[in-house]
Amino acid sequence: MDDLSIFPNSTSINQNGHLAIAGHDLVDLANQYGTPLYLYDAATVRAQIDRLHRLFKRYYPGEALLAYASKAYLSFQFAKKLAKYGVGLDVVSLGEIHIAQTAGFQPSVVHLHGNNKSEAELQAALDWAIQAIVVDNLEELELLEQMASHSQKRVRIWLRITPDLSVDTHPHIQTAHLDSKFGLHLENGEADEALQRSLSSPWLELSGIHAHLGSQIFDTEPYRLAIERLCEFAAKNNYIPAEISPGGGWGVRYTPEDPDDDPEQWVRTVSGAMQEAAIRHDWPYPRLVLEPGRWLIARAGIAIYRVGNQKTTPAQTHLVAIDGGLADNPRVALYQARYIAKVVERAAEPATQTVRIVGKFCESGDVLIPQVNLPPLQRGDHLAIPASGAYQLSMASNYNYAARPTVLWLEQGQIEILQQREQPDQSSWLVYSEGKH
Ligand SMILES: Cc1ncc(COP(=O)(O)O)c(C=O)c1O
Ligand SMILES: N[C@@H](CCCC[NH3+])C(=O)O
Repeated sequence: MDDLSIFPNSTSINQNGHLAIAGHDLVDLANQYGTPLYLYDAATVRAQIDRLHRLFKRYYPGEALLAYASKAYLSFQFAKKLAKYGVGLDVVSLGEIHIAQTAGFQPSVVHLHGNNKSEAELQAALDWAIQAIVVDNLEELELLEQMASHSQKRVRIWLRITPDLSVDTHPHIQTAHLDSKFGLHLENGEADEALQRSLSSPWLELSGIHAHLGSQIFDTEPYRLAIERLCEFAAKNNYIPAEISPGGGWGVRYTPEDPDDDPEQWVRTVSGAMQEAAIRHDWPYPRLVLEPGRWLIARAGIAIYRVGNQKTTPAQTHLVAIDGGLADNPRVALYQARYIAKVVERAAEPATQTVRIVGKFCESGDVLIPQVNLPPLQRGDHLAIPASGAYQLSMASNYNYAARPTVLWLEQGQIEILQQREQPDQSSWLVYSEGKH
């Protein structure tokens, strides 16, 4: 598999041998905007959305909604674009609700998740009358019912059901197992209790049921099983769901060796399982809601770093230090995530040297790529890391007082700033500023 296949769609190598995206030379962008620098290719974002919309049309005869899991990456400018592309939004905090509201999303396509939503978050969702508040546990059901009654407003909810199955992914990003902190478990009867209580409450309108299995999943079988269990559970309780959501979680290739990430198998399986269940139980087709985060956005994003110091350790490892790392991308330390790199200035040059790419932060665990083959590098060269669009910026920190990086949106002939690099300010914290509204 060609390395460039995991880069954004509009990646090319220009006449200077430099990497370019949407026709923009990445050496020029790095020099102009500084590094670390994150870039999103507009064409890839649109193509990913379009691909899922077309797959829905092809495989699901009922209504379907694509709701982007905004935790993967969100900023005001980015949300404004998504709102125009006709996707819904899965939000999990007051901050994400606020961005959804101000960026132009209709409340009818926004749903709120979270295993411990605050009263303020529930109230904001109630007041805005969103598509659904996804009730995560029995205590929350009771709290929300009280709040709805107090506000004299009926509230639309889904129940988050934990189907008690394990999926093949990193343990930190599994969510549907018996010991999960998320959701109402099928195994111990709390899902049944929540469903019966929802149906009998004058303040709760149960419009759907949901499960989310985990993230970076390449196997369709758990999705088929989850839909089957959700539907059996509903039917057993004489409940006909108007909406069903098997969550997000479809995986992404971070290296050319990773499994095929074509979402066709995912959408085909989920749609097929849903149709079978609807026919078996004699239901109208529920509205199918998928919540991809990573798949929609990871490959559209690239991180660019500048090469600094190099050394060879007594253990004979050649280290190349870059000007970012753990603070803007904690995924390697958290999940042993694997990445590849390309030298921006010499993208087509053969890789003749095996090196370890390390970050600049005060942790030995700040290793971006433990082992990678690259052309010889010198101070001032730039590295491009593909598949950097999801869960990097959104999990970035200010560790060692690092400023979160500039983020650009690239169209052919046009550059927009999604987020400006943070600046230290006199109040001894960093000012977070987004691109101009
Ligand atoms: C409820 C829910 N939906 C959707 C997602 C998105 O997952 P992914 O980015 O793997 O598609 C998550 C995160 O795992 C989630 O918790
Ligand atoms: N942050 C994780 C994904 C978590 C998904 C959110 N529930 C990652 O980068 O892989």
